[in-house]
Amino acid sequence: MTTAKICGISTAESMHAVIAGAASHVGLVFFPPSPRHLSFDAAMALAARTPDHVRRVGVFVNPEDGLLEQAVAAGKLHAVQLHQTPPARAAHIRQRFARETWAAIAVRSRSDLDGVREYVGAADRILFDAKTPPGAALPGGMGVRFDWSLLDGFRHPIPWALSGGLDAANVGEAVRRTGATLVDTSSGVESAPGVKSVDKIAAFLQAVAAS
Ligand SMILES: O=C(O)c1ccccc1N[C@@H]1O[C@H](COP(=O)(O)O)[C@@H](O)[C@H]1O
Repeated sequence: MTTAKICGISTAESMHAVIAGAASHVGLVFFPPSPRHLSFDAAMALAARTPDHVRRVGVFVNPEDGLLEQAVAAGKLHAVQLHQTPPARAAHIRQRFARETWAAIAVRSRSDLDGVREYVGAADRILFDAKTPPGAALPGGMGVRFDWSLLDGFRHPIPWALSGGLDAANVGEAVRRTGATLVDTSSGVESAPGVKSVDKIAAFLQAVAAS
């Protein structure tokens, strides 16, 4: 069975769609350049609307401890998703905050997978995401997909999830092709950057359930 994380939720309406569609995880973004960035007050309000069986994942880009402290408390986070965060720093965060720790690996070529093993003991899960173009404002959340065949034959040393350009139309193929048991999407369920579509969230979650 494959489960899903819907990332970048910022309204009560889209949180409702996540819960109604039975997503396993919801992502709350704490990265000011992102159109999905949340204030601590907004995160607190959204967390209050979320049952604990939907795991709240905070999304960060090489965060400082101070940001993590406030975000973990405001969002009542169960997990932290770390982009562009070196293994030693991820290990520190995992130990200090005692939250399930996801390390995002940006993939464009097979050699990008070499870094995965460095996160053994430092992260609980690897999130394979597509590398965004050089100079891009964001390291994720841009609807960029990578060549899933790069994962063929890869021996995963820890649990993992798949993201990068997933939507209702391609997630079934992505699951069949990679064997992912957890998939993650953000821009694939939006009508514009940062604007979630409840219909697209429902369609994505239905496609995952059917996969
Ligand atoms: O969504 C964002 O704004 C974001 C900002 C900074 C780091 C990661 C971000 N999103 C993550 O990117 C992947 C893929 O997104 P997409 O489906 O291709 O749009 C997803 O895991 C988001 O959690």
